[in-house]
Amino acid sequence: MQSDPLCSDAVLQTLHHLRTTSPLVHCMTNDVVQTFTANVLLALGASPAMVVDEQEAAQFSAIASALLVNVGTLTRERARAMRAAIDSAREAQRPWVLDPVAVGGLTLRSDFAREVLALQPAAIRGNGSEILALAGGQGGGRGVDSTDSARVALPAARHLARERGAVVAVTGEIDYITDGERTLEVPGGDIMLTRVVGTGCALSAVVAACCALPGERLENVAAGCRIMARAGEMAVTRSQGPGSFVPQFLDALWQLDAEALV
Ligand SMILES: Nc1ncnc2c1ncn2[C@@H]1O[C@H](COP(=O)(O)OP(=O)(O)O)[C@@H](O)[C@H]1O
Ligand SMILES: Cc1ncsc1CCOP(=O)(O)O
Ligand SMILES: [Mg+2]
Repeated sequence: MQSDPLCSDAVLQTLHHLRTTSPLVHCMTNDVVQTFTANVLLALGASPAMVVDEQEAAQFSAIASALLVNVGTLTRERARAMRAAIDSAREAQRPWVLDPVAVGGLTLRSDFAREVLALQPAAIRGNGSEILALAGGQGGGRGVDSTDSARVALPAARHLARERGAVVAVTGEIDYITDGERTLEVPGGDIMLTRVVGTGCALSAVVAACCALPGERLENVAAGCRIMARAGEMAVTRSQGPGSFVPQFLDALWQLDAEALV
């Protein structure tokens, strides 16, 4: 299956747009990754806001630049608030992004994620097992972690993208970003990105920010993936393990420039 490399000019342009337009990202995300997600967005120049009450979420998603819906610690009450936020974002023509954390075996989140798929997400970002399961296939997964490579899940990602009119980013050792017709390939990153919690969730928030930027959505989302991967590569050379990786990762996002990205 044909996939193309992403050009570094596109990455630099996306980074520039993140820093200059500072998209306001309404994050409805899980309990584990709230602060890390906010800090990743801030380090890239975007503005996070976590608004969770049903009524407030509907108000806020209409004025935010983009909405993130992450089902990592879904409850019935949160599902109601997320539905209200999605409806309101769509009415206001704001893009929204789905992160189907651990979709597959667990009923509430799997049913919810499949239900909201009908509500035209601008993008979906998940690991291989999550994308396979969301597309109706045999995504095993081990809790929030993938047991399937992104490459194996690429046909499912392309199917999902075509069926839903969304950009789908399936991540892993190599990230693949597809609109169902074209697929961009983002190699790099580091295994350490999987040894601290929340890098996938934070990437989904970055994808939401990228969906609010001018330019092509496919390139913008792929650039968001490359930005995270490159920061991971930089951070691992400056750290001794997971504990020191996290602050180095945030610093690397902040410091990314043309020299680091070309
Ligand atoms: N084996 C790997 N080597 C390098 N980077 C990886 C690897 N696995 C995941 N990543 C990176 O880690 C980040 C989180 O992706 P992933 O682990 O797929 O999501 P999740 O945390 O939702 O399971 C992405 O930037 C991805 O490119
Ligand atoms: C550990 C955990 N449990 C529920 S959500 C969550 C965070 C998952 O983060 P990520 O998908 O970025 O690895
Ligand atoms: Mg995840």
